[in-house]
Amino acid sequence: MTHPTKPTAPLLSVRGLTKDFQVGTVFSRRRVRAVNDVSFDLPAGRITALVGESGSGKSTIARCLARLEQPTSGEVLLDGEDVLRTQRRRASRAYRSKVQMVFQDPFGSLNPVHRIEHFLTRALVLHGHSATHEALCELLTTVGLTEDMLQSYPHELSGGQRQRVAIARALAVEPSLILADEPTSMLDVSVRVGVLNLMRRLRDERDIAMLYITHDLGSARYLADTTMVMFAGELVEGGDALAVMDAPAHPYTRLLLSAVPDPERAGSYDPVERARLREAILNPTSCPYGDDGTCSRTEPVRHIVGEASEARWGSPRPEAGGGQPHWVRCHLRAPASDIARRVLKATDRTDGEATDATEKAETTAA
Ligand SMILES: Nc1ncnc2c1ncn2[C@@H]1O[C@H](COP(=O)(O)OP(=O)(O)OP(=O)(O)O)[C@@H](O)[C@H]1O
Repeated sequence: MTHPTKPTAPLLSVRGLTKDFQVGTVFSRRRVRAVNDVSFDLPAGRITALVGESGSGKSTIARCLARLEQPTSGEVLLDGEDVLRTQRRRASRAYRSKVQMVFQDPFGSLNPVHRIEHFLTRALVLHGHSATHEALCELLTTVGLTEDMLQSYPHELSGGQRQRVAIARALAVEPSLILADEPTSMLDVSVRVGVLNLMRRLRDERDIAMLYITHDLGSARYLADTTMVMFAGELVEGGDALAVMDAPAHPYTRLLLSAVPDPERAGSYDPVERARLREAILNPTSCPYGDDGTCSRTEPVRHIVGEASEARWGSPRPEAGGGQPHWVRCHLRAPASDIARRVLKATDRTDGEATDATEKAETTAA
């Protein structure tokens, strides 16, 4: 595996993370591999997007890092310490005060019987900070809410405001890393950008690192410094967010991007090209990367396809250091799990329906 050439010091490193779930009854031996041998670094003060379709394993990674799930194997290194080994049963308070999670559903994550003041006070006190009125107000102001909301119940706030409260609660412990699992997917489009801008501001002003999990490629392009693409429990591509989105190197990334409507190119949705990409993913016959344009099935697993670029928001924040090089998993590595076939079959059906609809529309127009 090739590592970035110009890295910022990783705040958190993941090595060979694998997670199997038992499925069926308690006596069942059937297991599903949700995450398979995933490795990446999360640099301090940068936003890393983890994109992929539903079921690709994104939330499982976040839950493993938040220590809500116990990984089957692998290492999670925070400041160089493998916390899965040193804190086997549960995460220490020190770990939880550095790594916080914000969930997709802002309503579900706030107990409806408590006022906003309660959530913020509890987070401050649990992590050894004093919950003065000033501290509570500062938290609310940081996330763009007002002091009077301290006395509100969650149901009295909008979805966007509730998500800001969830972020304020995470901020109360002064974390170095926020794991944000689809934090805007349940919000109206009109308030999404406000939450994304808040995340960007927290990175810029407080140097907080974020793992931003989403299936919305547009928001990943808008927000992230670095993007990683996940397919069927494995990472297939990563690097500078703009490079990955503008020059995707893996057929799966291309397949994902080809489903994003492009208003500048009418008819850009091309089921034939998508079928070709699916075939290239499941039954690869060649890989265009490697030293001489060919490569073997063994090593390296990752090919570098682009130079490390300067951090996207680097000019006002030179201390953030350089970006990561753009890498792609060798095309000859077919995905390991059956989930891959299931996911691609689903996109196959969608393409069939899209083609039928287009043909119908064309016939009607004629
Ligand atoms: N507790 C569990 N028990 C059994 N299987 C699980 C469990 N949690 C997740 N899985 C399986 O693991 C795989 C990955 O799920 P995960 O929720 O991580 O995907 P995801 O990419 O986050 O999807 P989504 O965007 O829909 O949340 C799926 O096949 C899912 O069915």
